[in-house]
This record gives sequence, structure tokens and C-alpha cells, in this order.
Amino acid sequence: MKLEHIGIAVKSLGVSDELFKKLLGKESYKKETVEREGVVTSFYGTGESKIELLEANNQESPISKFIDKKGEGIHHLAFGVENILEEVERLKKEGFQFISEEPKEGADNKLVVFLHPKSTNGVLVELCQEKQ
Ligand SMILES: C[C@H](C(=O)O)C(=O)SCCNC(=O)CCNC(=O)[C@H](O)C(C)(C)COP(=O)(O)OP(=O)(O)OC[C@H]1O[C@@H](n2cnc3c(N)ncnc32)[C@H](O)[C@@H]1OP(=O)(O)O
Ligand SMILES: [Co+2]
Repeated sequence: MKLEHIGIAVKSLGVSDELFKKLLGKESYKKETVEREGVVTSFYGTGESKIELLEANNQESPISKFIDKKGEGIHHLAFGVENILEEVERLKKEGFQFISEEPKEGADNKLVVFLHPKSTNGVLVELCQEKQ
């Protein structure tokens, strides 16, 4: 598995894009809304992996709940896998729990699933596979 991206929950992409543009010395290469997840994302390439800024785009969004509870900050780690269905099966056999086992369309042309943080040491983990 390779670290595909680090998801960071932010209140406002307008503000955080300015900050990360200065911090990383580069522009975001993609902004994309993922309605189903209730997020607007903004991606920065950082070598082998990426930074994914996430702003909530509705009240029920996991990002608004997260920020209400924990404030802005690192939200999840996403790992890139070759075959997401095989990885789900492998990890289920290892006893990991999934929020939903069914891969869904994520951002940046991926299929994604999420493991439950309670079975991953309190870290929300996303698996993503390039969509063919
Ligand atoms: C599209 C794009 C992409 O890359 O493609 C994305 O990443 S979309 C990224 C946005 N989408 C997602 O995050 C989808 C997966 N997330 C979820 O389904 C949910 O956020 C969830 C199931 C992790 C938690 O939802 P919830 O309604 O249960 O919220 P709660 O606040 O009650 O959380 C239950 C327990 O999980 C903990 N918890 C919640 N969120 C996180 C998190 N991000 N990291 C670590 N722990 C977390 C809470 O502290 C709480 O622990 P305690 O009980 O100890 O207090
Ligand atoms: Co993500």
C-alpha cells in the first residue's frame, strides 16, 4: 500500500487554499465536489502522495461533524491499493471493520472505502483504487 493522500478538514477552502499555497509553494491542482460525501476537496501534489483539503458542503457532512467535535486538522489517511475488493476481503479476514464495504466513487478518479476508526487505532483510514 502507498500513502495516496492525507485528508485535512478545513472550515473554509478559501482561507486554507491561501495557506497551503504559501506553505507548499504551489497551487492546488484540482478542486472537486463529492456530493455523496458532503465535501468539496482541493488537492495538492506532494511528491508520491497528496494533500486533500476538505470543506463540508452541507450540515450533515462528516466534515462539519468532525470540525464541531475536534476542530480543523488531519481527518484521514488514504492508502492507494491495486485491487480494493481484494484488500477489503483481506482486511475483513484480519478483523478490521469497514464503515461500508462497498467501494464508492471518491474524488480524483478513485473508488474508495473507509475503515472504522475504532478498528484502526483511532485513525480514519480510506482505501482508494484508480478507476479504470
Ligand atoms: C471523497 C474524498 C476522497 O478522498 O475520495 C474523501 O476523503 S471524503 C471524506 C469524508 N467522508 C468520510 O469521512 C466518510 C467516512 N466517515 C464516516 O462515515 C464518519 O465520519 C465516521 C463513521 C468515521 C464517524 O461518524 P459518526 O457519525 O459516528 O461521528 P462520531 O463523531 O459519533 O464518531 C464516532 C467515533 O469515531 C470518531 N471519529 C469520527 N471521525 C473521526 C476521524 N476522522 N478520525 C478519527 N476518529 C474519528 C469519533 O471521535 C467518535 O469516537 P468516540 O466514540 O471515541 O468519541
Ligand atoms: Co480522502
